[in-house]
Amino acid sequence: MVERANKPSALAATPGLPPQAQVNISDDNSMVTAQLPTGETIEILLHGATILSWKDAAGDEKLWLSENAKLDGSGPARGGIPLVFPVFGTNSGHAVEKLPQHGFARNSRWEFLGKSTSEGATAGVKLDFGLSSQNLDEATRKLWPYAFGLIYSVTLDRESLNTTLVITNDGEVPFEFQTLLHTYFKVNDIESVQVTGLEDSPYVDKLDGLKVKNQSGTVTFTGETDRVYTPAKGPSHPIVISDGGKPRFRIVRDNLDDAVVFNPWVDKANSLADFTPKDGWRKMVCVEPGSVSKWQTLEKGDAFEAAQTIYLE
Ligand SMILES: O=P(O)(O)OC[C@H]1O[C@@H](O)[C@H](O)[C@@H](O)[C@@H]1O
Repeated sequence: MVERANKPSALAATPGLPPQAQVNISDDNSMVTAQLPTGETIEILLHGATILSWKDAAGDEKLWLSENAKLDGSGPARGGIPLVFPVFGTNSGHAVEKLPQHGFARNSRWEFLGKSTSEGATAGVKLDFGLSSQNLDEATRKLWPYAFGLIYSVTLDRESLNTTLVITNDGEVPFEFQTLLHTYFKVNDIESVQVTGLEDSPYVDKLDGLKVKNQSGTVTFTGETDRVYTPAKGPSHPIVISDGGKPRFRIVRDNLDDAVVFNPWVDKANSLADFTPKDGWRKMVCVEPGSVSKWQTLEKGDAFEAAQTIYLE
């Protein structure tokens, strides 16, 4: 056998693949999970494309999820990041009026469309999910008979989570919609939470006859809170959630003019059957980027794209 002078030193020396995120689909096909090489994880329920969990490399959970959240497709999950489309709340006298509260997107089975990963020290993962009018059951299609497509992309990296929604009008007639990313943040103690970035901004107080009020300083919590803010400084100005005096989350919006701030406090939490433990309101705050104070109109063939990025502080 002839020895080659410059044969490749050995296959064993072939550089291995750079570390990449691991993505798994649960055996029952209900959940997609991903883990970065650095340890951060995310879990997404295909029912609603609801992000249920987001943990940093130390395993510290960032999202609040009710202990008895419905995870079997029998209803929307209470907690995590449910996706609101095509109506926020309910709206009588509008084409969405027959739809359930917060629309059908959070209560429909989405398809997992695939993943893309970036490699190396800043390795991240993007997971894509889809829902279209064709995936809806007959009964829901009748309640809102428009042809639409939704692509929801969830990108996890070491320091942030981005959720981007692209909505297309695939039909022949225009439709109007509202949308919102109903993020439940996990906090240590709601009574020591402060939300900044909403100063000098108008808000609609859903607990006071929809009166329009003005936020003078930082938002703090001393009771049930349910407000639709339209932050004066626009979407790119961050909203920061601090807990016990320390900044925890910085939220930047893209093409989402509003931000709902919600905490159910004692009585409302008691009235919600899927909210446990009953004092769980102490451990959560919802800050929900959305486009809800106005209707967005989507003409035939048009697309609307919007996103939130949540940075860990
Ligand atoms: O109980 P649901 O349908 O998940 O809604 C929870 C809350 O969601 C918030 O976004 C609304 O502003 C509240 O009015 C509502 O109570």
